[in-house]
Amino acid sequence: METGIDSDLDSVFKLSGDGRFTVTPEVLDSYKKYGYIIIRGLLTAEESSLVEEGWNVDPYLQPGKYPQADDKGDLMELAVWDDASNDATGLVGRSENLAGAVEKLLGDEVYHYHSKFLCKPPQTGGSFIWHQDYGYWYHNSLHFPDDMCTAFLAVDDIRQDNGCLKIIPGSHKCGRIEHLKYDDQIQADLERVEYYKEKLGVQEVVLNKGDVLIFHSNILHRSDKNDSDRRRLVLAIAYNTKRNNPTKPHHHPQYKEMPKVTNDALLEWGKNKLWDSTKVFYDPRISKKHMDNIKREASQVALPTAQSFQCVGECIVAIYPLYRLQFYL
Ligand SMILES: O=C(O)CCC(=O)C(=O)O
Ligand SMILES: [Fe+2]
Repeated sequence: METGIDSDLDSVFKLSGDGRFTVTPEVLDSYKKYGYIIIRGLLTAEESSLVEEGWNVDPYLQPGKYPQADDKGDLMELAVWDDASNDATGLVGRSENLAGAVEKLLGDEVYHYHSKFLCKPPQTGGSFIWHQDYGYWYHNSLHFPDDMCTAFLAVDDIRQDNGCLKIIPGSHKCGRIEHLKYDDQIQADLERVEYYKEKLGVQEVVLNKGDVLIFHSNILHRSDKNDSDRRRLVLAIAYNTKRNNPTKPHHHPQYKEMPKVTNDALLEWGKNKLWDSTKVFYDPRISKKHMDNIKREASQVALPTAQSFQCVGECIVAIYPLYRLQFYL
């Protein structure tokens, strides 16, 4: 193909001449067959740089960053938040090109389940073990894996040596695979993974800055450590459909309308760069406790409304700075 980097990828598409992305029957068939699509050049270099500023300079995001070690102790840096914001990181996920495409692929109105930045610093950025995102989301009272996907947006060029994603195309057709504990890590049943690797093959998803991979929640994936001198930064936006609203509240949001914006909204925003202060970040070390509380409450009382759930979110934000102090000092 013209970029010269996707020789063994099957499901690669690009924008049309007018800068729009259309989910044609061919795109939809490809997503259903392989469980993923790649859109090359979803964002221009200028637009990608605005998203990158979300990681580098958004003042509200900086305190939301937390480290995560893999099994060898190699560290990644993450930030995870709930609502699709009114700034660079949110506008890309709400754009007609991306959110509009996801709606067509999933076949219903979609909302923002959560977003995260995944930064693998040079040399130190750690690995991810084989998993399906739905392997975890299943436990969040979500019932229809076909209604969920992740848009994995390359904010840096991503190659094999800086920890590109590896996927097993077609593995979304295997259903939810049991996730088991191996040496303190929860990962997809490795005996099955070996079989699927043999049967379906593994593809390395090499992306240029501004490309996006959209993959089904049951696609098996992993990634290696960053062995290069270049950072690997990704914005991963998780979507869920309105009709698949979780049946119990948990540490990610229930359905909430996600207004779409035109594709030029990101560049428009770039003229003033007003960062959105309303994003609710969390640290999994808190969320686990939070999740336990929510579960306990949910078993005793009726489902809280979206509004009361938001209150819980605000409490977390309130205690968050204290918690970090305790952790890092
Ligand atoms: O960033 C990566 O390489 C994988 C991240 C991932 O799979 C996840 O966060 O669920
Ligand atoms: Fe994942």
